[in-house]
Amino acid sequence: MSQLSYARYGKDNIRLFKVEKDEKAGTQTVVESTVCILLEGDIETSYTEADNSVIVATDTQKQTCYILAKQNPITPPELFASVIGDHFIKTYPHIHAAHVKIIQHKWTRMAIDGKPHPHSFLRDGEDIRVVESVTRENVGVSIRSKIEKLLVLKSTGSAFYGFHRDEYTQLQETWDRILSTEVEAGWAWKTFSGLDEVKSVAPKFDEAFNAAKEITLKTFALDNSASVQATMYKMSDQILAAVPLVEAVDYSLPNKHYFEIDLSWHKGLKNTGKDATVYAPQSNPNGLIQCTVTRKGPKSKL
Ligand SMILES: O=c1[nH]c(=O)c2[nH]c(=O)[nH]c2[nH]1
Repeated sequence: MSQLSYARYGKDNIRLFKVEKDEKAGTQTVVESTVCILLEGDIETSYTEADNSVIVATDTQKQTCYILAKQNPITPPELFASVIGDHFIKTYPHIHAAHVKIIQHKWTRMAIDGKPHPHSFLRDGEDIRVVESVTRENVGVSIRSKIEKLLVLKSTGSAFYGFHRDEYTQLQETWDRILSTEVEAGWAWKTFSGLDEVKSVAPKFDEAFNAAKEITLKTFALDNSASVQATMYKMSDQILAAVPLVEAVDYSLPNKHYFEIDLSWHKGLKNTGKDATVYAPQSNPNGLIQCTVTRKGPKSKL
């Protein structure tokens, strides 16, 4: 009558916090993450025949995550995701793939009286670093790194004109508008042969994250934007140039509209065009502009 077509299972929302203590320097460093582990393999009978013998309990997966966090660095998250994935496919012969997602939350060291404080931190922004990895037996490790929830706004330096017009078009052209978005940017790495290769390139992950964030912010600020589409393509192009091991860059940018308000009905108040200073931020609907950009020609090599 029916058959199991696809299955994976695991533990989501494993919250993890690690303190690294540098006794010599008298400083501590903290990392807070949320981990999701989903396993694939010969687990069909657990669904179809109530055979629990093939189930590595989700609680076991959570405990394993804590143990591996104790035994290994949990940054960069790309490396820790690969450590977790490698553990599950190597420890259990019937588990053939592990999907590991790690969200790294922000804890930025406080500056007190102009000096970095040894053990106090603040959340200076809701932006998060995300890693989605798949470790697959006989294939390798595929990793996509992301930055999400990075809220940005520019009050000028953005236009939108020359777009297609027909009998459905009401939007006026503008040569000066507010541009705001919550950046979701991802970059997909070449497939790594295994954990050893991921380890060998480990410093590249933080470098890529910093480059992607800097390119995103710099391009957003400096580009005289013709559209969200044109600006995000420039960002993608620069990330591909900066990180040779990356094969594809993707952006998903909501266009968070700020509408001008015509106040001329009140004593002729001027508040449109070059006189606009008071705006109405819109919650919805919003534009949503997405793209994936890859390299022309042969694939990237180490
Ligand atoms: O940068 C933009 N791209 C669009 O596709 C679009 N559509 C729209 O109404 N405003 C904008 N702005």
